Amino acid sequence: MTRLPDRQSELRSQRLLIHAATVKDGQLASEVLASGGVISTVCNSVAALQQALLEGAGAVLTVEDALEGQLMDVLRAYVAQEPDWSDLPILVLAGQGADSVIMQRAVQSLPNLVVLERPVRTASLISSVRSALLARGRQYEVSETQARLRENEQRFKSMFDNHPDGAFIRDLDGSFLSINEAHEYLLGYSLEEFQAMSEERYVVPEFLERTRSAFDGARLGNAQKFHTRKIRKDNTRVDVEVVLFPVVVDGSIVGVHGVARDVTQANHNERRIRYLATHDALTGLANRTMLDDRLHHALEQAKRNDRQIGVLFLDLNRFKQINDSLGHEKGDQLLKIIASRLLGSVREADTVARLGGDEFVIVLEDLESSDAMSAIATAVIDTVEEPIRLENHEVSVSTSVGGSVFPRDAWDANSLLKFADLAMYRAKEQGSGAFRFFDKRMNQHVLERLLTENALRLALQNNELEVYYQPRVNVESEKIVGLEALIRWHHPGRGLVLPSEFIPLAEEIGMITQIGEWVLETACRQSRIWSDMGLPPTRISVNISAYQLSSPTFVERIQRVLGASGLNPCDLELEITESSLMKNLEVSCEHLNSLRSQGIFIAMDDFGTGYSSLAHIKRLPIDTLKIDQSFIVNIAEDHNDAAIVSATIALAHHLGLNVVAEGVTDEEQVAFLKAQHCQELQGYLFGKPRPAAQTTELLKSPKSVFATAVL
Ligand SMILES: Nc1nc2c(ncn2[C@@H]2O[C@@H]3COP(=O)(O)O[C@H]4[C@@H](O)[C@H](n5cnc6c(=O)[nH]c(N)nc65)O[C@@H]4COP(=O)(O)O[C@H]3[C@H]2O)c(=O)[nH]1
Repeated sequence: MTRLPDRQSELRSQRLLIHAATVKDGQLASEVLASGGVISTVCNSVAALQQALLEGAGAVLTVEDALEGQLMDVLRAYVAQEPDWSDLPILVLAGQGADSVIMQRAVQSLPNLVVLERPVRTASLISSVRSALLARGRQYEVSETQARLRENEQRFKSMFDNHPDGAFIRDLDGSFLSINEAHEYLLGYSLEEFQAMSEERYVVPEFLERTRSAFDGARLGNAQKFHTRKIRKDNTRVDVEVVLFPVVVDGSIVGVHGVARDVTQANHNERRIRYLATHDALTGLANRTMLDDRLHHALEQAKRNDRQIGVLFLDLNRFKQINDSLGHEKGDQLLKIIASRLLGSVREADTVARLGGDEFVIVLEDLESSDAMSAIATAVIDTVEEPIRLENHEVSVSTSVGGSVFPRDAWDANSLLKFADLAMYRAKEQGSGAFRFFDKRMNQHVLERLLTENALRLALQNNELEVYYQPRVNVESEKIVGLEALIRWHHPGRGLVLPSEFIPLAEEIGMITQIGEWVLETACRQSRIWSDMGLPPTRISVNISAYQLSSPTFVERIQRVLGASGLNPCDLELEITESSLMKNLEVSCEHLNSLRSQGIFIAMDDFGTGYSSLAHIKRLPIDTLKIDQSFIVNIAEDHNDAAIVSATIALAHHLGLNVVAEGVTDEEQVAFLKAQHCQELQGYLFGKPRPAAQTTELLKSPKSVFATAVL
């Protein structure tokens, strides 16, 4: 690159260097020239001149007759050193030697050599020196401008060539004048190929018009930035962001400069992000965000066009078990299959969304009628229930579906979803495979539940709970041998509330452990009071829910309560339902075995209503089997029930278990059960559940409960 003269050398370029054969000649020449305003430096030796030249000179004046030897070498070497230095004016103030051969040779080898033959008039000398300095100054400016231009050109070229994006220059007709390497790489075409083809070849047709109008805009002086899609030489597509701006020379637009950046990956990433923000990553269905969006949009349209919208809410029954037993991978596979089946059972305009887990929502746009919605719900239930193959396993799941309709049920998206969800829960109560439309009473039900929930949270601290006791009698001795503790709630507004109305809720809201423990404490304390009163010994039975049973601290809690009451472990019986026991069989058995080993009795409650595997019974840690009242109620008329009861009693005896028949209400039942050698009976015939004080009276009474019952 050309070395640019700096400001210092620029100033020095105005300097005249004088070299003379004698100091006196030099001095004299300098003074003469100074009188004409020419600044000069006198060099008294060739070496001094050589040094001064390197520092920059506008011209050299030598006062020499003969320009030869060392001086000539120095001057020749100097002018040959840099292109710019070749035009250094050298003036020779010569005497007789002006016409000498030596001087002529010098003139030939130094093109800018001017010989002034003495005597020279002062004015003429000054004028010659000045014009030499002036010429040199002009020369200097020109070369400097050229150097700057060259540098700018190189800067531009360097930027153009090295730009990481594809850069190009086109003339006003659109012909390519230049492209950089990145552009060649971007589309695969060389400059010559570009010059030989039309835009249609390398711009995707849908983007042609936009590309052309952007070029026209830039040609008119307006910079453009736009996205387009181009066709590579290998026919693949590339998304590019193009910036176009006019090339302006001397105030006129002479072409268009462009930079094209590959944004294919960035576009792909953006699309992916947008997709993930609105779709469920596992199934590809709409996610909650998209569902909300679609539902809002559908509602707006339906309101404008006076149309109906249906919302179906569903989840999968048994999904959790499959997920737990076969693993998450298979669970995911199953969800994907269900998702595609759901998509297959609705129209394209409808939306199927997964809300997470196994919950799905379907929005049916332009719903014709409720009947149409029922038909779709039924189709959904059927398609979900079809067997599913997961590698080596064939599984089946079922679903319950709830539905709400705009405008009948609600006008906003949230309520429609909430109501469909609510309806789904009610459908579940009907069993799997059911569909229910939302109706307003469901809302009432939810409200009531909420009120009950709040009230239940306060019931314990407000002393609204009470334990009632129901006698259990021995068939042989006709005596009360046990009492079942049954909870009651004295609701401030609703009066006496039965456990079936609040125990499931207490389980749901996590209050059952607290309530269950309170019942256990109260019953144990009460039993101890009766025993201290000297009343006949009775075993107290307390119901234990599945949640209590599976708690890791269950055994400790029972021991703590028992210890605090001072009750003998063999005076306590815990009643567990079949289904509670089966929920977490391993842990439950472990807990019950531990309690049994300490003398506590275990009864299986409601036997016959759950899993009812008689074969199973022998492996369970129980002492007593309580036959559910639903079998007892028709025992006299229903041969089936009678057969089941006799078989159960026989088997229980065979296994050494005590048997209690629940819900005994009449003598016929007593006679039958007696004949089957059922040891214990419980039912309204012998006494309804009653408060502790009344139970005390019953225990004190010398009369047989049988006698009372028969009366
Ligand atoms: N129709 C009729 N019914 C009879 C007859 N004899 C007894 N019953 C009723 O049958 C239920 C027997 O209790 P369960 O099977 O353990 O069934 C209980 C038990 O599962 C649960 N429960 C009651 N108290 C508690 C408790 O403290 N904790 C837990 N976890 N559950 C409880 O609530 C269920 C219902 O309790 P209750 O309403 O007191 O209902 C009691 C009792 O009043 C009869 O001859 N005819």
